[in-house]
Amino acid sequence: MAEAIIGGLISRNIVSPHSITAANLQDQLRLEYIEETYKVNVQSDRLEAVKEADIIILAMKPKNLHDAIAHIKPVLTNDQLVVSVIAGIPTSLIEEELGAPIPVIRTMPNTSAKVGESASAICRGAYATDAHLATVETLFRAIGSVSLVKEEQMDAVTGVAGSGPAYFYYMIEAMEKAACEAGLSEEQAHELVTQTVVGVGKRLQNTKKSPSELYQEVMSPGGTTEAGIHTLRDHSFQQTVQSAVGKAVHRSKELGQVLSKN
Ligand SMILES: NC(=O)C1=CN([C@@H]2O[C@H](COP(=O)(O)OP(=O)(O)OC[C@H]3O[C@@H](n4cnc5c(N)ncnc54)[C@H](OP(=O)(O)O)[C@@H]3O)[C@@H](O)[C@H]2O)C=CC1
Ligand SMILES: O=C(O)[C@@H]1CCC=N1
Repeated sequence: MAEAIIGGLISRNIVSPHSITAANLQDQLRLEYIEETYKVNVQSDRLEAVKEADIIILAMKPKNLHDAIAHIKPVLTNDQLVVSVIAGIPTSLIEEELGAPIPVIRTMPNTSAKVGESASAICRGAYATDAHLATVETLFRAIGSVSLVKEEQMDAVTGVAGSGPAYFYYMIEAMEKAACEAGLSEEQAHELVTQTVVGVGKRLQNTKKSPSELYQEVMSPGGTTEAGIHTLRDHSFQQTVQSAVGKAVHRSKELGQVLSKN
């Protein structure tokens, strides 16, 4: 996710590569790849990276948060801003781990950040001001859209938009497989399915019609789409999708609860 943010920020020329420093836990090869690909600074000493920074973006897995904060805490000051992209983790928990009134902004971007098309949401913790929120909004606008939400809405955002790209890629994989089974080459399948998805996204952004109106527009009575949609309906496709999103939202809540208890 951090790579997607770096890629998005740089491709939009919002932040110069020289003002970004990437650090990780131990994967030196990965740091070298990031340095070479994005021409950003890399730092294998996390403390050095954090000391120099105005904004620290935490992009480790939830299970690594405790150790990550414990390590950098000694060099953090209240003048810095901590931004989290970590799923499920409330700002209150991060503030507690920090043990000081350091401003925290919680965000939930998605991997479409890499092409400047993330659907991100942000909210602020107890010590963050509107100015901090505005700073992060500006940064995240460089990687797509930004919704200001209440913190209690963040788990919903995570299940829908954070995880969202994966649901579509999963479906796209199935459509491409079906296309090949029906006689298209892998290349043809990929090109046709990709453009179909791009078209759907653009259409959604440019119409007031509901999704229901839009799929009905494609369906001719007794035609091909009806045959396909009826099969999806017979296999409870929409209930399955609703249940998948519901599970992801639940998992986001769970991630926060599990860490809060430890
Ligand atoms: N993937 C996605 O689509 C999205 C992910 N997120 C959130 O982003 C976070 C990262 O996910 P993702 O990018 O998929 O995971 P990755 O495993 O790809 O990246 C995690 C990174 O964290 C680094 N790391 C681990 N421990 C520490 C530490 N103590 N200090 C500094 N860096 C550390 C790892 O370094 P090393 O490799 O050296 O161990 C690695 O670079 C998660 O919290 C996730 O919830 C949010 C939105 C979308
Ligand atoms: O799967 C995850 O936990 C992360 C959060 C949102 C997308 N990926």
